[in-house]
Amino acid sequence: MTTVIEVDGLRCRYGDFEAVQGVGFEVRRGELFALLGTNGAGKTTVLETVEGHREPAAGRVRVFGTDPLRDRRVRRRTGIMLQDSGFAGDLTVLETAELARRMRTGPSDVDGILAALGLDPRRDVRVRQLSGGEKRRLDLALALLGEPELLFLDEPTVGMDPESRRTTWELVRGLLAGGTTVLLTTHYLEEAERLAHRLAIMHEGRIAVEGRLVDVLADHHARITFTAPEAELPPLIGTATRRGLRVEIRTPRLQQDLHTLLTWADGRVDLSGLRVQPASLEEIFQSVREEAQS
Ligand SMILES: Nc1ncnc2c1ncn2[C@@H]1O[C@H](COP(=O)(O)OP(=O)(O)OP(=O)(O)O)[C@@H](O)[C@H]1O
Repeated sequence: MTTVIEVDGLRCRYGDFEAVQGVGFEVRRGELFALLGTNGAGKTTVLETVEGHREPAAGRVRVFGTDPLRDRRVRRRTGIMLQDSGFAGDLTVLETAELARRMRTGPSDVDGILAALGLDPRRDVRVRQLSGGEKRRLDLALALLGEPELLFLDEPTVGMDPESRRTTWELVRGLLAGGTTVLLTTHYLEEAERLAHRLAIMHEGRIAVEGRLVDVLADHHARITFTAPEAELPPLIGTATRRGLRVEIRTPRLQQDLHTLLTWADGRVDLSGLRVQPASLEEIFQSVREEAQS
């Protein structure tokens, strides 16, 4: 599979402060890579460097096999969804899209893109009159002009209502199926869970967790909690801790331990308030934060 983005040993500085401290990852064609992390972790700095807007202090960045900072051809193959398109607010949606289209070299189906993002009924509305979510959809529409092979999405669904968010996710899935490569940053972990093939979680300039979404989830422990009177638990693969009547089991083998537990409890113990939580990005994210603090 073709590698579209290669980042190796990346370091970035703001004066004396090293904001990115040796980051490396690869993104292959047709893949969505989610760059997640705590506030100030360095995601935007990495993104801007991969976009070719920032010179690394050290390390190597290649996009389509070349240096995005020096090779302007990379820009033609790339769509960047900015936090704010920067166009004049008194232009209409259609005028803004037409203006942006003229700046792109690739083919652009303005009507199709506006329709796909539900902006068709708003095409004659001035940009400054759009809601926050509609502005975000316009930012995405502009990034899609020219049919880029690589798309940078920085917090794409901030301010969108749940319906628009789902529509946006569907659209991104369609792009991925068509071979577009996406580098996404988001604070919505659900967004990453739904879209990402692979991901990295950054904390304080470094990558704490990286891999395929399925592997990252599988590597982390699920949680079983319940309330039960004092009784010896059956032998489990996971680790059980008890606080009074409340028992928590963290396990890498959820199905097996749940089966053991239910068989053991059957007819003997009432496992009241039984809750089963498979590993989620939310939990993994939390554990990255806790490990860093401990
Ligand atoms: N222009 C700048 N000058 C000095 N420090 C900066 C500058 N821009 C960012 N930083 C610092 O670099 C670190 C990384 O910032 P960055 O914006 O890349 O993080 P982020 O992961 O995108 O954060 P967030 O999730 O909060 O947007 C932070 O500590 C930030 O304060």
